[in-house]
Amino acid sequence: MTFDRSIKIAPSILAADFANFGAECAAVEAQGADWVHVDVMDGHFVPNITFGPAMCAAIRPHIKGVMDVHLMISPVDPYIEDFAKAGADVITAHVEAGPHIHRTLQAIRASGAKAGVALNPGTPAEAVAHLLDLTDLICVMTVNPGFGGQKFIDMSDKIRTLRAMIGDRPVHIEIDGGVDPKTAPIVAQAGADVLVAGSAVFKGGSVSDPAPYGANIREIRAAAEGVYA
Ligand SMILES: O=C(CO)[C@@H](O)[C@H](O)COP(=O)(O)O
Repeated sequence: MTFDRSIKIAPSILAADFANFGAECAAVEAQGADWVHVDVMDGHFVPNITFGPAMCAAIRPHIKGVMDVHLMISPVDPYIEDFAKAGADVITAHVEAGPHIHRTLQAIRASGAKAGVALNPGTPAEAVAHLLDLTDLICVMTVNPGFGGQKFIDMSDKIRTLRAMIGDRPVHIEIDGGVDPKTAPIVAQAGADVLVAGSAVFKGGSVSDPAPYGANIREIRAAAEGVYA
């Protein structure tokens, strides 16, 4: 996985057909998705339960590109190896999920995956200031994690602060929650390069009629690229 700062659209399969994940991943990729975003929730760190490493391993053969695994779980460390073995290219843990985020990020890199750190809306940018050389991606949550389809919370100031803190380091800024053609320009202008979008990508389409996925992805990308800082 090579680093570049172009806009990348990462559909969240939380909004896909749960009975058809493999085909949904292949369909969004064929329709222009850059990454596939997988939301792992434990009913403890967040008030919802989704899926685990076995599901990630099952969909891996259906994804040609980057499988981006967002762990909304606590604890994280006991499960890192399982998600790496399942084929995750990026594993992101929340800074709020445990007391030893340095150890977590080191363990993710040691597993062979890229290491991401996520920030809830209530957590300031400064919480990751000491982690910039240990991380490959900072995920700025623009909803409180747990569910798709929530209203976007504007985190532009945080994104700008992070972009300045990151400087020339090869660190992605990913935005997650409420991204659509209206909000994509807000986060892109502030300096985000990876845009996770669930409902806004999957709306109107299905594996038997995937063209709307492509139209939705193109619309979000065009809105973001038009203003990308
Ligand atoms: O991690 C999360 C929610 O916790 C997100 O990945 C959502 O799944 C994004 O969904 P939309 O807000 O785009 O519908």
